[in-house]
Amino acid sequence: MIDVSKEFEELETRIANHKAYGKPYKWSPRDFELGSALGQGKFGHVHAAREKKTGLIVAIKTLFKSQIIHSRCEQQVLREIEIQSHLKHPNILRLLTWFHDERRIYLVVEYASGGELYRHLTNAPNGRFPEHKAARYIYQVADAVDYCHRHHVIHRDIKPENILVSYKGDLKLADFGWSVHAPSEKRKTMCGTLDYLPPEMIKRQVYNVSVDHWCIGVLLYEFLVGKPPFESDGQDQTYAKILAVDMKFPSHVPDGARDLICKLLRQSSHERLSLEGVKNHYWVKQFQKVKNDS
Ligand SMILES: Nc1ncnc2c1ncn2[C@@H]1O[C@H](COP(=O)(O)OP(=O)(O)OP(=O)(O)O)[C@@H](O)[C@H]1O
Repeated sequence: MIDVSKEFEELETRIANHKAYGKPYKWSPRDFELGSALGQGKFGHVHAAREKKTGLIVAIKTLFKSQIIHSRCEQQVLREIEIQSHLKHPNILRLLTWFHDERRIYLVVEYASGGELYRHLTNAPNGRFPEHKAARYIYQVADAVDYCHRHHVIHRDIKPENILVSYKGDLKLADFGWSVHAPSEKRKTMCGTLDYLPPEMIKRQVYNVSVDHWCIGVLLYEFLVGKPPFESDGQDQTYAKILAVDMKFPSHVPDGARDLICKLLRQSSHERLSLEGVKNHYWVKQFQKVKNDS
């Protein structure tokens, strides 16, 4: 039997002493009425819940300490909590608070009633978004990631599965499990999803914030085509395509979107369009006044 309490003591002290948390929390599961299950996470489950005093509907992600320790993911979970607690942006899923008991950690997060963006994409006609929706979504992702970068955070795992949708139809960037604080140093860890891996990560070279710019290019392609640009039958083929930036556009992809994707999917990371450039790109801008539900 693993002694979970000791290993977590240090992590908990570090989180609790973090200036982001001001005073110690008194929250407990008793403060919430648990509602329906929303999904299954790596280390536990996610439920809708209602905070009893305010009536606020939230999502509670329960993580089992034993599972985290068993997978040796203590640092990853700690980092996810620490990073997400600092990020306050309309298109980033807010971590409202957290608490723990002997066996579990509870993350109280903003409720995104629209669920996963991935499901929206697969349910969309032909499995792809219309232009105006793709443009509005990519603006929101670029704005959220720009905010992260300004706060020295690289997300490193941007993909439709890690983006949720609010009741208003706005995107909420989630899952900071792979994200890192990136002060000025460059990094070398290989992570992220195969289809979204940028060339420098495959080559195991040092990389920087522009890995996220690459992923936004892949994401926009997937929004408009219904599958990522370098998808292949095997891993080696996918790698080869990524390294050669070998992609083809179906005829329905508009010129403006092609231009934007090509400016993001550049081999050389320093040539990739800035996120300000994404938000101000003429193809994105022309759709900015289109309503959420259209
Ligand atoms: N705030 C939320 N609002 C609504 N649904 C949510 C929320 N958070 C999570 N979910 C649902 O629960 C599922 C699992 O949550 P989440 O992805 O955060 O877990 P995870 O441990 O990061 O799992 P994985 O890394 O395998 O995706 C999500 O796919 C989503 O459907």
